[in-house]
Amino acid sequence: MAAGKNWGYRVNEFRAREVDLRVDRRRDLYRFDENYDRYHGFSSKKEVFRVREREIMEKEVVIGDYGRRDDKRGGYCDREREPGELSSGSESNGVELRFHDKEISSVEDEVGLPLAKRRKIYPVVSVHTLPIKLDRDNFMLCLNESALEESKSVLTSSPPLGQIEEGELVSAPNISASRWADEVEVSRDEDISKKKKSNLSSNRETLIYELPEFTKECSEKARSRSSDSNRSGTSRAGSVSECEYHENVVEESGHIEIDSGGEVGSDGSPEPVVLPKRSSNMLQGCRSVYDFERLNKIDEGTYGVVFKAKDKMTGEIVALKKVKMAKEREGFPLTALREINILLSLHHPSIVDVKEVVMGPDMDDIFMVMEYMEHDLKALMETKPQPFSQSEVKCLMLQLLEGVNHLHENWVIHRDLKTSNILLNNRGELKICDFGLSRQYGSPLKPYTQLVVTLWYRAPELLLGAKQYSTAIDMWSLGCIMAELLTKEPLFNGKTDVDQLDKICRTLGTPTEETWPGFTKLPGAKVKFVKHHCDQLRKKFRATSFIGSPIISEVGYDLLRKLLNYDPEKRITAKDALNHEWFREVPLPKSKDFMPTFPDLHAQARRERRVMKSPDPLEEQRRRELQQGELGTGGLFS
Ligand SMILES: Nc1ncnc2c1ncn2[C@@H]1O[C@H](COP(=O)(O)OP(=O)(O)OP(=O)(O)O)[C@@H](O)[C@H]1O
Repeated sequence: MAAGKNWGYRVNEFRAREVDLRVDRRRDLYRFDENYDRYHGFSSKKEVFRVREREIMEKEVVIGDYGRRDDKRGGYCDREREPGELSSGSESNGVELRFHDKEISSVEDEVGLPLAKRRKIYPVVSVHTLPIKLDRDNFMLCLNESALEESKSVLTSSPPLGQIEEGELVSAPNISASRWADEVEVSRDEDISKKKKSNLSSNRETLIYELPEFTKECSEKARSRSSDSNRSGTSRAGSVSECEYHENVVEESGHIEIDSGGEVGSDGSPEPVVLPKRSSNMLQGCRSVYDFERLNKIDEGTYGVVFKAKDKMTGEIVALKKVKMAKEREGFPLTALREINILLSLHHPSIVDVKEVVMGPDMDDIFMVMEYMEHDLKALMETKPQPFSQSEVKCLMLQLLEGVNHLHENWVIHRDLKTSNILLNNRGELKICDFGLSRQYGSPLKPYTQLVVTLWYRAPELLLGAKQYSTAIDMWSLGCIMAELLTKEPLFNGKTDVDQLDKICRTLGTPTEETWPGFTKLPGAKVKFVKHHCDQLRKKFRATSFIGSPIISEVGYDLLRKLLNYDPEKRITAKDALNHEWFREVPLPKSKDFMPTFPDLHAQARRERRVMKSPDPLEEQRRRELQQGELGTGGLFS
């Protein structure tokens, strides 16, 4: 099937209902001009919003049958659409970030289970200017034609990679469904899922959401639908029983069972999987950014502005990252989609928690709500008079390695690890943020862009134009970060790609075929390098120092050298690094509880405070990447 125009949904792919975050609802909601007269007299815009929202909600619970649009706002195309299938984008412009709610047919599907009982809930972020669809197998979003190439790679996350037909949904392991499952939750729900398993076909699996509040919403909708059906005189049994079913499930278990389709367990039976609890918030609909009180701007990065804010409902302090849309001619930014997808799917103490996505007044005002962290390591090191001690560095490195290990075990490469993307709170907890460049990878490796990782932390294989790279690029960045934590100075602070390579070679010696087999075949290696034979790294970190230079033991130096191994094949993995002797050697890693605390300097944006601004040639390069697609330009030296 041709990509782009007709998305190749599989038969039965979206046969049930989904939950949408509907931004076009908001568009409707914010049409002030048309509605001005009606709402004249309200004391504030907010009040108008509330009334309009209620009206629209009421309108939306009346949802039409498959293949037909329920009301005049949208208009499905003529062909029969599978339930849950998203618009190809021809009907309207702008972003549609939706939890949409369609009826469940009362017909039975191929496994003989009434569809009304085959609950499928998944958040959808769709863009009308881009054909976009949800791969519910993967809890992932796919983009338009150009992005399709990328989404194939993004989605084909586990080896072996199969052939992907254009327009076909890629059958890849579910981020949330396989390696990402929370085992405790799974075992807790084992009984329930066993009961349900018997009803499901072998190629289906069961997802379980913890979702009590949704049930309330659902039963309200059920009531609303049932009154609607009374009005229309037609039975909407499906939708009502759908909600009743939920209530039953929740009564039984406190959980809602969701059929996601896709992976099967090793024994051929469906695997029960738990999505992170925060996903449940998504199902309640998208909150407004006005539910938060803006405190101050923290930083403005390449892709978004980050604010400190207070949740008016709970009083919780959060970070709101505004997704930058302005430069996106094609719709919802790919980087933001990746970041939202990956962060919502990952759950680890060393990875920043995205709680929900909220909307601003305009369609392109989208914010990620994250747990608030008082510091990033870059800003902290710039205000701190002394470098971190060895035991503090060990504490930080252990947490960092645990986070990176979790990413790599789940087939995600971060691709932009640097001190400003590592957050620290006053409880000594470290968290990795900024997943805008991260991606899922597969094996065998496919050609990816080299235009990743901020220059100072960029691995030599990227600098030399390698088109295939792996998790080892993150490990190189960790080597640079470890050195920086010990010295408070960036290890290789090049100004250009060539300068960066030169700085690396001067410190580590120029690589050779012996130290890095295959190095001479890389596109960038055709350039003549000055030969530096001597490894100067040790001199920067003395074993014993009377002259104030940072101290690192032989064992610590061994870890650093292994992280900075030229050969990506031999570079140490996160898992091995976690088991490195350095963490067992005295001084032992400091406990998080004993990590020093620092004043929160957020009154002034972090970036403004920064003394050493890392040159970010990537901003320009990233823009080029977005325009040119994933294959990039073929190397730095081409
Ligand atoms: N959850 C958070 N809590 C507190 N501060 C945060 C949080 N997330 C991000 N920040 C701050 O905002 C800065 C920029 O965030 P982030 O790196 O996610 O944005 P970006 O636009 O992708 O930036 P970059 O230009 O570095 O790629 C971070 O360096 C950090 O100082």
